[in-house]
Amino acid sequence: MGLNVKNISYRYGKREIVNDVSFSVGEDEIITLFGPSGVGKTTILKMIVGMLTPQTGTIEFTGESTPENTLLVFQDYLLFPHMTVAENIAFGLKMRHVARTEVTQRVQEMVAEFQLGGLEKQYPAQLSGGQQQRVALARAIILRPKLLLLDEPFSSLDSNLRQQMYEYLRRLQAHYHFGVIMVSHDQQETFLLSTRVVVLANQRVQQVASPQELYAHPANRTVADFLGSFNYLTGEANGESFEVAGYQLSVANPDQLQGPATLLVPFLTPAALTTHGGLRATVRQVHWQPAGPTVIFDVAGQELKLRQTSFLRPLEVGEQVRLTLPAGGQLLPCQ
Ligand SMILES: Nc1ncnc2c1ncn2[C@@H]1O[C@H](COP(=O)(O)OP(=O)(O)OP(=O)(O)O)[C@@H](O)[C@H]1O
Repeated sequence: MGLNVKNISYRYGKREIVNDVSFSVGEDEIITLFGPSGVGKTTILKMIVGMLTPQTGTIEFTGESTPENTLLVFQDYLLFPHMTVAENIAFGLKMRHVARTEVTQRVQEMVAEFQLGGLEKQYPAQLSGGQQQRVALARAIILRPKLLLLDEPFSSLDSNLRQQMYEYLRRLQAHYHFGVIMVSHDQQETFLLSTRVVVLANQRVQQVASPQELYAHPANRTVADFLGSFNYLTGEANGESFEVAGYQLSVANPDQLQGPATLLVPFLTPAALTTHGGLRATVRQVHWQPAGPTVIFDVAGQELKLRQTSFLRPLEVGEQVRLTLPAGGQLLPCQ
């Protein structure tokens, strides 16, 4: 079951919005289309459900997935205001002329699954945002989709309710087996839920990778910038060796860069203090946080921000220290 999107493009009038986008979705995957506002994420979903036709490229449903069992749930739920919770959930089945006894039984299953017991006769306006969101998902899941498309489904919910919805989504997927394509511009949500992420920027797919791969090896500066979790230290590359401010460390250099290059140093890098050698740095700012301080260092005029580091002692502003950074960081071309 799944979907292959190959080289699709879309233009609104003369404005090119989606350009040569390809990705696939496999069984039980959660694929997130992740990118800044206006990059065409919703447009891609609309092409998949057939609301828009790509001007180039193909969208191929595979295995058990078909256009009929592919459902799009919009951000703003679109519940029918004049129907009760039970009627909203039953609506799709009724449209498909499913027998009344089966409708009743499947609605009950959904009410139990989404913990909506007692709310069956309420109207959408009488529900909280989280409850409305559950009804919207129940209304989709009752149709037993093989592909569920979710357009920023949780963006209007607060953090606790979001966590609850993530659990629902995972549980439902394990129970009913469907692929998910989700649109998000929330990095935490994307990393938490996705099996793979399609990073979109500048009308193009910049990278398709698991959250771990994305974080460990962002394909380019655009992806790294968008993840927003890295320092960029400029120095000199020589094979798998990199030198910055007189400090040498071994790095990953997939593009075999030579000379000026940028080392990606994640904010969460486990740097350590050392008394000999190391990277000379001056402490510029210290921000206390429950999980550990964020320290901003100056490294030969370059800023280095390290978060939740387990330095063995508190650092003082103005202090000069020597840091060791783990080997294997990734190099990117200088900008
Ligand atoms: N019907 C339309 N006619 C003309 N332009 C449109 C139309 N629909 C969307 N657009 C434009 O296409 C671009 C992409 O829109 P789309 O909704 O796909 O982006 P998105 O990545 O989902 O953004 P967001 O995260 O803000 O929802 C936007 O600049 C939008 O203004």
